[in-house]
Amino acid sequence: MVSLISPPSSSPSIQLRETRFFSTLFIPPRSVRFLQNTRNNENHKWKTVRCGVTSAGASPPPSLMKEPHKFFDHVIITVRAGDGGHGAVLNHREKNELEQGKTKKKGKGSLKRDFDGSLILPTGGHGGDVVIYADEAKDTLLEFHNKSRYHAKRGGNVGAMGVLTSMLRDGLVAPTMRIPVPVGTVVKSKRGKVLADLAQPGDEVLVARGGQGGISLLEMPQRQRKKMMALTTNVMRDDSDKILVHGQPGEEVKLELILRVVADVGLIGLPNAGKSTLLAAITLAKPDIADYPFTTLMPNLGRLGGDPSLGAGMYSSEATLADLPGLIEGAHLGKGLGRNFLRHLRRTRLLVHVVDAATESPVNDYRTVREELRMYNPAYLERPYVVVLNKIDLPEAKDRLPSLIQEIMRIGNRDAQLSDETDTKERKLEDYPRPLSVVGVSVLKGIQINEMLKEIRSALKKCSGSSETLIST
Ligand SMILES: Nc1nc2c(ncn2[C@@H]2O[C@H](COP(=O)(O)OP(=O)(O)OP(=O)(O)O)[C@@H](O)[C@H]2O)c(=O)[nH]1
Repeated sequence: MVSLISPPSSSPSIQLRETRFFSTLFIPPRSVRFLQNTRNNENHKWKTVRCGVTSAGASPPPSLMKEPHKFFDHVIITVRAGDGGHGAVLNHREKNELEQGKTKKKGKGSLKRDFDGSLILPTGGHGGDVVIYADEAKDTLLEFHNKSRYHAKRGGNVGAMGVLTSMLRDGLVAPTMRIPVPVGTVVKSKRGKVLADLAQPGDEVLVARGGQGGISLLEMPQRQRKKMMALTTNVMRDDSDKILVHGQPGEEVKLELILRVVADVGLIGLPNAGKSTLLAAITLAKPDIADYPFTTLMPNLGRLGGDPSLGAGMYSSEATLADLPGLIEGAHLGKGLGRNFLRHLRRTRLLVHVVDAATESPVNDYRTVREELRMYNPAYLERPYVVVLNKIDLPEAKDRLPSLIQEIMRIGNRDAQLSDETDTKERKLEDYPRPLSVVGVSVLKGIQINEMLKEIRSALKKCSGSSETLIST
């Protein structure tokens, strides 16, 4: 396999063309770094990389061009609950003891009996159930690409076959298999039915039930059998009237796990706009930052500290920020990082739209992303947002900052809400709300960071009650 990390500088340059990366479920994050998008052109071009293997250049496999990242926040797993343990076929030592049931005193050595005196025979242990639960310590579904089958333990069998004694115990019940997933994971059945939306830490769902343990039978001469059947109550039969000594099989199900990030603020913008740098500048998150698009493969999360001006109440203004991978034209159709990442916006209540103010046309870039949101789900354009014009340390950005702010403020409607009667297809960007504010910064050089934070915090305050989790995506 081609090595993609720290390639030796002396090695010959090649074009990345390892199809193996992409035909398996797990796509190593670094490999995708080399897919380069030309902004105003939907074609992708391949960046030449240096690495340790000599190989001829070739274009990337067509399958990769379509939807290369579709597995990163979406995975199919198979879980199987444990089978029930087996019961046993037992002999009875003293045949008369069976009949003495009602009269014999209960003591240490006596056999277990039901209230009517009938014998209770030991059963096999219940197979382990499978539960999926939301764990704060998890933040990706990547591990499920490496391991997609989970099997809970089977229940224990009733001791050895042999003589029925009071020492015989039920088989051990198998422990429940608990599978941790990131908070915000939606669990769906194979047919697409939502089984659970694990939105809070600790939320859980039972996805497969373990099999019931088998029962035990007493073996005895034909002449006594009738009597025994009358005396034992726990004889189970299946549909074909077979007595169930064997444990029942555990359920097996195929599940779809979909991760949606739970964040207050979603950072959006074209690739390379500086979203990851912004997140690193104002939170403790350490996202990958690099000078090529699609550095961000999984949404990075960062916690924005509370507003110090609120004094003791500052913690109430803490917020989680999600750095969502760069949007490109056609993202709503699955291009670039595509729809899978757009759906992470679902739970955010504020969007921070990051624009590289040093590109040829920042306003066009801004419109491209707004347009993508509109095509994906126009409801996102109604969501409150702040525009951050980044990279004002660069002269080309600094000089035109005032005119850029004006132009962006002109795109949009003053009224926050549009009437429902307007057909969403007919609405242009101009018909949707304007940003709450537009601020120029350099997140890399730390210019105007405090002003930006002030705007974000004040916007968060304004939309504190509007958790729009109901947008369907
Ligand atoms: N000059 C300058 N460069 C910046 C600034 N902010 C970010 N950059 C650079 O822009 C490049 C892209 O930054 P990222 O933060 O990775 O961009 P991104 O929007 O997260 O990119 P994706 O992950 O592809 O969506 C990096 O080389 C950064 O160092 C800034 O304020 N000024």
